[in-house]
Amino acid sequence: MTDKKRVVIKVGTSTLTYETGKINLRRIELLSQVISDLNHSGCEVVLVSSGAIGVGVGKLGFAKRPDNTRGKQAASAVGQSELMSMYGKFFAEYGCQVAQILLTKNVLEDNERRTNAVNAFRTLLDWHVIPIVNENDVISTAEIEFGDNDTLSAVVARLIGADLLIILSDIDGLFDKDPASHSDAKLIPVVETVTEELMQSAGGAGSARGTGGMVTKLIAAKGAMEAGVEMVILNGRNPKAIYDCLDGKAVGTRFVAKTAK
Ligand SMILES: Nc1ncnc2c1ncn2[C@@H]1O[C@H](COP(=O)(O)OP(=O)(O)O)[C@@H](O)[C@H]1O
Ligand SMILES: N[C@@H](CCC(=O)OP(=O)(O)O)C(=O)O
Repeated sequence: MTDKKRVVIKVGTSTLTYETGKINLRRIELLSQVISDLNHSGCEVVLVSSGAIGVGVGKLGFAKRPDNTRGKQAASAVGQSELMSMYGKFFAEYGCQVAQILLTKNVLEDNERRTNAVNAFRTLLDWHVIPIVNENDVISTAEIEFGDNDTLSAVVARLIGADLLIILSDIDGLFDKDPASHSDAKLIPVVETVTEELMQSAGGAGSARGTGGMVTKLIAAKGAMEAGVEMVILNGRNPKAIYDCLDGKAVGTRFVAKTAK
């Protein structure tokens, strides 16, 4: 089906949840189905999934995210287990097993911990298990946090030597200006270099459930491209677009890798 053997797929909170804060079951099921199908075809997929805080907030019945760090950390602890239980259920329906990997930045900066993480990823992939990664929000503080899973997904892509990083967003791709405030914004299909001008055109999150917006996606793109990993931003509304992307069709925004891996 594809020459992309190892793929990292990142999905954001706004794709996984409704505005009510509850899990979008149809999305999560479709996403699980597509990833399981890729797994069956021999493709190695790592899923980087946000949503722990958002799902926790929904489960606790809060009207909005807590403002303080400890509240977000506690909400994440509630939501992460709920999220994994949903993934476990849906992936099992399609014959796949999942594993939870929670990372912090300092794990990757320490050689021994980094090697342990790489070994765990490799072993899980050899066993055809789908690793599902999130930041370990409960122990993440200002010094050790990634803060956003866009950056984390690019780090994971480099760590496991991925061929492709797909970021599923609540929008079709990168536009020449923020479509939330410019009705004439146009989709940019291919990016060869993340220029300063592009960075300036990128705005923040588009909803109360998203963090980072396009800024963190462009930072992720830079890291991926420099490491020889192609990156594509796709709309997560339709997880089946992942097939088109892997078939080489022009969907979303493609960031061309600078060097061979
Ligand atoms: N130049 C841009 N092109 C596309 N989207 C942009 C741009 N600048 C800001 N955005 C905003 O980024 C949002 C996507 O990021 P985010 O809110 O973090 O959600 P997600 O985690 O689902 O990707 C879009 O909904 C959009 O409003
Ligand atoms: N670790 C946090 C995710 C932070 C994050 O990057 O969120 P998002 O912008 O939805 O990808 C969580 O699981 O809620």
